[in-house]
Amino acid sequence: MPSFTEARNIILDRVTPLGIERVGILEAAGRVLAEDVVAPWEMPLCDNSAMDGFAVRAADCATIPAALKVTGYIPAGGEVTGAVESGCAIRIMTGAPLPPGCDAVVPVEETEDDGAAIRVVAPVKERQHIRFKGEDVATGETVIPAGTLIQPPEVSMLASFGKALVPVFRKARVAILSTGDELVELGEPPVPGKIINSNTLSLAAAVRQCGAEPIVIGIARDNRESHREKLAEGLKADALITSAGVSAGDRDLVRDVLAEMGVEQIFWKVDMKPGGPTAFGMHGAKPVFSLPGNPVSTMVTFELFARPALLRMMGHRRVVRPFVKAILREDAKKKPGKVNFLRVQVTVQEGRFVASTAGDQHTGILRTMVRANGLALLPLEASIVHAGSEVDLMLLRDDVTMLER
Ligand SMILES: Nc1nc2c(c(=O)[nH]1)N[C@H]1C(S)=C(S)[C@@H](COP(=O)(O)OP(=O)(O)OC[C@H]3O[C@@H](n4cnc5c(N)ncnc54)[C@H](O)[C@@H]3O)O[C@H]1N2
Ligand code: MOO
Repeated sequence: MPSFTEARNIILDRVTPLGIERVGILEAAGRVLAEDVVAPWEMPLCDNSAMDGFAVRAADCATIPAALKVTGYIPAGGEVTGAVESGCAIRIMTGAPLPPGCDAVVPVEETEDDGAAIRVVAPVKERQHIRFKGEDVATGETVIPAGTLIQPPEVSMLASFGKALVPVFRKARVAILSTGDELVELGEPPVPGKIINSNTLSLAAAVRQCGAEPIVIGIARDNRESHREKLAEGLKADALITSAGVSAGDRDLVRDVLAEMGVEQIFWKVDMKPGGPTAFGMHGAKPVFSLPGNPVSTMVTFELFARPALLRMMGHRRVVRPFVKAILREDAKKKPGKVNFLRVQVTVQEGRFVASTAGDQHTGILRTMVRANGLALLPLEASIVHAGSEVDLMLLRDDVTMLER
């Protein structure tokens, strides 16, 4: 039986990025760039002013204060009409092209202005406050390498080079199928013995949260016919995630019917709790995740196994959440022989993560999952991890390190 890291590596070794598509620049934000972006021109395109002030010749300002005659004005977006002659200055705004003859810009705060003339009152160094042609980016330089996650700075760079359409890795289309005769859909009243199909929705939310596109297949009932029909539909997507029907019950048909449909089972059961009965298979190049049905186990196994794979399929390089060190606040007991993921509430205290149990750790307890924002790893052979011990912690929510105000 693989450990959870072995299981995750087995999965990651089998999935590869999907194809490439070109999308509008805003649509590209949050996606992964699929080709290097090379600068088609240099940036900036010409020498320009970094300050609102005056274009001068530094040599004219060797003695301070220096009186200079103002002979012109160049606003941002304006054109250069003449050169800076000796003993003169041209009023210039930030971003405006530099006139010939000028080798420094004096900020307006370092001058006294009496209309037609100015007095420069602070020392001037040659080249000061000038943004030089090509100093940021040279023509032909790779400004964003393939594999970069596109965020606002990349959007700015792409826009600066006129890239309205951006090559990105395709979004994974992820089929989600729940199984079980006990399920009713949201909107139908649950009666004793029935439960609302929440796994489809939590999985769809999780799929969407990692940037992929959920395709809801619905519910396969506990018979082979229904499984065949729904699984066939699910296998058309880039990846298939099923929930429930993978443990030892006499109606746990998922693995069996998947095998019948040509899905090669790569592993079944992982040395961990929750999520022990997880199965993983491949249908050609498509990954098939068969997650256990307990809503907590479904979410934890999505997080540990499906999310990294979907991220890799969408071209991400950073696909695995890291473990950080945390101090456990209370004793945590477990059965030796399995790694346990304890659902914890994480706080940051004096710069350190502190993990406190989020409540009853039975896998049927959904409330504990709702309260948790991290998973603390309790090692295989431990039967108790004492309060005050250091544990490996995986943060599950991006707002863990944000402060309330
Ligand atoms: N004899 C054994 N029994 C069980 C084992 C085992 O190893 N031997 N493993 C237990 C563990 S651990 C888990 S986890 C569950 C997983 O079982 P399945 O994946 O086969 O899931 P089900 O039994 O069908 O359902 C489990 C639980 O989850 C609820 N559920 C199912 N689907 C949904 C859904 N779409 N939305 C909300 N809740 C759902 C279902 O009603 C059950 O309560 O098996 C243990 N048993
Ligand atoms: O996946 Mo089962 O919940 O280990 O509890």
